Amino acid sequence: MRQRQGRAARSVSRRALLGGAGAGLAIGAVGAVAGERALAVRRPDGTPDLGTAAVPFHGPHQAGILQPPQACAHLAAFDLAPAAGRDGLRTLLRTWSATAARLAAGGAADGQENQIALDAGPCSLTVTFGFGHSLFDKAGLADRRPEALVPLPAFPGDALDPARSDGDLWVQIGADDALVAFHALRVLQKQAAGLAVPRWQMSGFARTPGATPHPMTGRNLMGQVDGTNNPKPTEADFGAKVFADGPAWLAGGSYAVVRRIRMLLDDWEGLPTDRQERVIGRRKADGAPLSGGADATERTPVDLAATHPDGTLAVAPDAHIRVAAPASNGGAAMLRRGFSYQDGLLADGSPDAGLLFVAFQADPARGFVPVQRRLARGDGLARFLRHEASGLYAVPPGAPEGGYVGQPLLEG
Ligand SMILES: C=CC1=C(C)c2cc3[nH]c(cc4nc(cc5[nH]c(cc1n2)c(C)c5CCC(=O)O)C(CCC(=O)O)=C4C)c(C)c3C=C
Ligand SMILES: [Fe+2]
Repeated sequence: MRQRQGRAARSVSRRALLGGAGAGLAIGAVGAVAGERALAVRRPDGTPDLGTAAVPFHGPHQAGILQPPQACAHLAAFDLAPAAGRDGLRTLLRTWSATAARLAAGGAADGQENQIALDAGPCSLTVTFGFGHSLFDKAGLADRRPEALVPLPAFPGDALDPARSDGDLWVQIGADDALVAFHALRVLQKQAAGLAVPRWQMSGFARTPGATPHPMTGRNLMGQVDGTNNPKPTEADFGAKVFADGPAWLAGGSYAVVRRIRMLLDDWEGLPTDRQERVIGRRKADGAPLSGGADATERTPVDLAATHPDGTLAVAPDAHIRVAAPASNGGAAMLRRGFSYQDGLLADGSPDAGLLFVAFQADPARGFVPVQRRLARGDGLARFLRHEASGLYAVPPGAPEGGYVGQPLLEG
């Protein structure tokens, strides 16, 4: 653990306090499906030691964008308290950033420590902060609001709940342990007292590292392999698609679109597998594109022009991957990093479950907005979905050591 985490060694580690730091551990990768993955230490019996895996809070980009989605997540929005103003916002972001950095390195929280995660390491904890359109007026920063941070337009079929949408501040917490994730949420909530009030909160989950025989793209609650055709950090235009280049305080940051999308699972599961596959344009078993034939794999490039012998398109005209593809949307692209959710049953007995869709992009007008416009009109998947909540947030770049997220905005 200390070998990998210089910072953890300098801060107070919960593990170190318990005398449990990892003697006799070997270092290995826990998978690299979608970009950076924190190195995880393996125990002598070969099982991954998820607890010690750590993602540094400080860096050019905020943590929680490039890393694969963790097993447990909380998304939360806060509204600035009426009297907080710019000074209160600065205090809050400084406190939140210091806490996120300490927790991400395996340390204890200052002040509000509640021992919820006492026995655990950082478990790849990431905390990501974003700023909503409404924040800038309340903090006296309207003249510094980015032009691209305009509220999302209404899309056909939207059934949005304002109480679970928008918000001045957005926080995304992810960790490979449920107690570690909740600990971070609880501490940040307590630290907001007097400065910001909770507006909404949602919890999600993704595959636990090590659950599959080898690292694989995750599945969503419809059972589909989801995330295959995300932009890859190794691609030359990745940064241009995902990271904003201005205004100066936001350079290296991004825009996060958050949508709570309920899945009509009873209807979906009533559809035979071959029709489900037609709706997406990929095989359910392995995520291979329907344009690739029997030998195709998940990684086979999609050929939107491919036809069956009878001349019909192999990827149907209304298939999700055709309608959402950059080629169908003037190159519009985004990095999807969502989490599944389930909140029990609705009054009619159907599952309140679906996708907490999170997508990072350089500019929502060249990412989510054109794609969702097209999906809302012509996506075969749309009749199985309900968009119930929505938010758009400017996600500042990462903070350097000793700095805090948003500092260039507040002090620049
Ligand atoms: C506006 C953007 C998108 C929304 C909203 C969205 C919702 C949504 N998607 C799935 C399942 C899958 N999506 C897949 C691919 C895919 N989806 C989008 C965009 C939105 N999806 C894009 C840009 C792409 C990539 C298209 C391409 O270039 O090929 C896939 C296929 C696998 C993959 O590439 O990830 C699945 C499966 C659900 C269930 C859903 C709402 C609940
Ligand atoms: Fe999709």
